[in-house]
Amino acid sequence: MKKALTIAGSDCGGGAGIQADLKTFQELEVYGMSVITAVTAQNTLGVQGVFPLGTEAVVRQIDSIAEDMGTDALKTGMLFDSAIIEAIAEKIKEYHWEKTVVDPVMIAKGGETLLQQEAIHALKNKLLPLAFIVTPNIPEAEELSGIKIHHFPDMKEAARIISDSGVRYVMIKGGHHENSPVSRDLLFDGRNFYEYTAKRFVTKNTHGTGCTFSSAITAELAKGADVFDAVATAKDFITAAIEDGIQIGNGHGPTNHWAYRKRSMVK
Ligand SMILES: Nc1ncnc2c1ncn2[C@@H]1O[C@H](COP(=O)(O)OP(=O)(O)OP(=O)(O)O)[C@@H](O)[C@H]1O
Ligand SMILES: Cc1ncc(CO)c(N)n1
Repeated sequence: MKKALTIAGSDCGGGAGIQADLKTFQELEVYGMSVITAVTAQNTLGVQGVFPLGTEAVVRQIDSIAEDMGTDALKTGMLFDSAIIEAIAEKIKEYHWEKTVVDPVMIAKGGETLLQQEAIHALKNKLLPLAFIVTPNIPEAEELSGIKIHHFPDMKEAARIISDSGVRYVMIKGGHHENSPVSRDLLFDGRNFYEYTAKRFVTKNTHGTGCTFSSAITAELAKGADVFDAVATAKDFITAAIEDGIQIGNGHGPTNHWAYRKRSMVK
């Protein structure tokens, strides 16, 4: 069985972070492993507390996995600060991990900080050069590129700039374009652009969409898919999960990780 690792924050509410990643790995039939960078107290209404674990805890978890089990692909999510990012970058180099998906989580939907401002430099300069693919949403792409994204052509310009950091593929997610009838994502391979478009659903149950999408890419890469097939499957997975989103809690409910497999069983 192929293995996938997530290095991210815990969401006790189960919709985002480590919990979303492990659910996605399971649904896509890879063995899931996790390295926790921070524990968050969180629910569908927002983030009530952030408790980082510190670099030693992160490094020791990575070593435990690498020295025994290894992994076929990995993703990073919430990393909290530059010390944690630098420690992870060193480990990715030490273990020659090539299939690294970086989801550059910065701010939660409710506006709470999940990455310190001081860490953005390390993210760009230490982690992105080691990454296979980076998956920013529009505000994250603005932060990483330094330009404002108003329209689709701006996404292309931002992707070009982010690509200069050395990452192989840049995938900018269009989920934050709320007035559009479609959710249109853009992949850039350093030369050409590829669009992944699906119906946009009007729903408030979108907690953890980014985590779920990037962990689906990771699972597919672990199984040996190329980047284009991995992104296409991840897009189908997240679209189904949003369409069947779950009304749990009083705020932004989670997506439904079971929706994709349920549909393929019905077919
Ligand atoms: N309402 C929606 N309907 C359909 N697809 C959506 C919707 N919202 C987001 N998506 C898709 O979900 C995926 C994740 O995108 P999004 O921009 O929401 O990520 P994110 O902002 O990083 O998520 P998070 O809030 O979890 O950090 C993308 O493929 C995007 O196009
Ligand atoms: C732990 C964690 N990671 C990522 C996100 C972004 O959705 C979140 N809300 N919480």
